[in-house]
Amino acid sequence: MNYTLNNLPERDAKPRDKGYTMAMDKGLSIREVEDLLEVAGEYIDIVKLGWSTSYVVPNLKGKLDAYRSAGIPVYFGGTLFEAFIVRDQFDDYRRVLDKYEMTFAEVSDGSIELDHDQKCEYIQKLAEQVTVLSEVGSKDAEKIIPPYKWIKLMQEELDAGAWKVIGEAREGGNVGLFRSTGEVRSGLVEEILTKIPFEKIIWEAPQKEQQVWFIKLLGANVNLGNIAPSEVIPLETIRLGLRGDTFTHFLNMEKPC
Ligand SMILES: O=C(O)[C@H](CS(=O)(=O)O)OP(=O)(O)O
Repeated sequence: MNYTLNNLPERDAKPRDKGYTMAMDKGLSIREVEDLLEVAGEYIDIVKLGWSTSYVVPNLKGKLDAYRSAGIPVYFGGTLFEAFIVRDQFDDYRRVLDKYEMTFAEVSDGSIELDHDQKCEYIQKLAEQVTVLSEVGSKDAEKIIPPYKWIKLMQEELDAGAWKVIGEAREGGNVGLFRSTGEVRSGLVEEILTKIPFEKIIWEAPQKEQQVWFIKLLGANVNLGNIAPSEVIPLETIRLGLRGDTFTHFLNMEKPC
């Protein structure tokens, strides 16, 4: 930090187990990655190469090396896992993870129908190879999953070996955890939290209002994902109560008139 400010909310330091900022890279160039790391590397815990962009981007290895040199782990989007599964290429997917020396992988079923026992089996198998993040929720806005089922799915995936579970929202933040308007399904989130420890969940929350909502509910050390690279520093200030949105929340006082 550049100077001292007293009475900031407690913020766990990296490497941390909660308070994760998962940034989504959807095709940055290596030069852009280097610039991002220079300004915001300190605040990024993990990077997702969104959906199947890793199939298309040039010099994937160089990009992974850039993140690794900053000590930031990277994983491929869940859609890529699904693209392999739907083509019956699970072993090929495992080989890709090996080839690129991936240490994390996402298992999701947001775009495909996958029997849940089968999904848990994939989690179990991949957990022997890498640290698994599993994602719960559909990318289909019409598919509303009731809270009890979110809890059941999340718990079973953690039991199968997922390190953390991700709550689906997509890049837009308008499905899964959120209504099509971007409004949080607050009842759903609160019900999930009655059963699943908050540090085990990464909430995809790409919109500022969504990040603010989670930070007000769960504090500075809530795990948030699908953060656009340009929003990593703004998010850190919101976590610290240094932007208007959470300023009084953390000071526990009214705004001076
Ligand atoms: O579901 C996600 O968070 C992302 C981004 S989007 O849904 O394609 O907008 O997909 P993922 O495959 O998990 O990276």
